Amino acid sequence: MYKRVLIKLSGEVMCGEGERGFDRKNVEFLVRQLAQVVEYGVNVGIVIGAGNIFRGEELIDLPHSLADQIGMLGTVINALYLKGILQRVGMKCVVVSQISSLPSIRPIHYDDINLYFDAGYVVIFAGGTSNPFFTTDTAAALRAVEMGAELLIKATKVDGVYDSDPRKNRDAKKFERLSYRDAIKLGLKVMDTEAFSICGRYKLPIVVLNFFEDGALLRAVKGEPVGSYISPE
Ligand SMILES: Nc1ncnc2c1ncn2[C@@H]1O[C@H](COP(=O)(O)OP(=O)(O)OP(=O)(O)O)[C@@H](O)[C@H]1O
Ligand SMILES: O=c1ccn([C@@H]2O[C@H](COP(=O)(O)O)[C@@H](O)[C@H]2O)c(=O)[nH]1
Repeated sequence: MYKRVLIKLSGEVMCGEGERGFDRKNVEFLVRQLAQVVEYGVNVGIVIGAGNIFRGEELIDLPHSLADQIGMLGTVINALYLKGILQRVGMKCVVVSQISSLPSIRPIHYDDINLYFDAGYVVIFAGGTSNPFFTTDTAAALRAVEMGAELLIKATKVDGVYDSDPRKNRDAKKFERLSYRDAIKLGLKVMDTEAFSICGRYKLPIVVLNFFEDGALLRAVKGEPVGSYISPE
């Protein structure tokens, strides 16, 4: 069992397939998956994307830097929403960010993050890296290293890493295990090269799994085989 993990959630885990916003059933499922992990006393950090609200690249009429700032604000909306629903079911949760000083958001401070974990809080990192021109995959790698996570879990819509996008190529072959070097060399688009590179440099393994598979998240935290494992070697 890992003791400290960073879970990167696609914003789309909050909405229905092909939808936007928040879907009640999906949100309830999300809470159950996170509760299963938190019950074991694991330190859980979360970075959530904003695919259910806006991705910068979708706002083609705006300058890239502006569109990305709107995207980052989307991650703040998701973080606050997630905090609200976790607290509603009695889970302790804090949102930290460098881009917002809203009353329910705390600044990112390394010493405090350890205190939050010691007190049993789930820590949601909102606002990505705080910089345009990045994505929440890179933010997840960065925050995982900052919080001393032993594992980064990318919880997404596909059940692992394939040799090409499985949503576009039915014959795509799944890797049970691969290295960062392979992921970068093969140009696999499941995560940003920047994220692979940060995790590789700091020897942080990644598991890519299908969030919508009940129990998959817990299996990854227990170190059981699930999805694809990207090793630093
Ligand atoms: N080689 C590959 N193996 C697996 N998935 C791939 C691959 N290449 C592309 N993908 C696609 O990458 C997607 C996951 O990344 P994507 O950035 O779209 O979502 P996310 O990061 O989970 O969401 P969000 O943008 O909300 O954070 C999968 O849905 C899959 O279709
Ligand atoms: O560090 C970051 C993180 C994110 N963004 C912008 O936010 C959206 C949403 O994130 P996703 O990872 O795509 O879900 C992203 O498309 C960027 O526009 C950013 O600028 N910097």
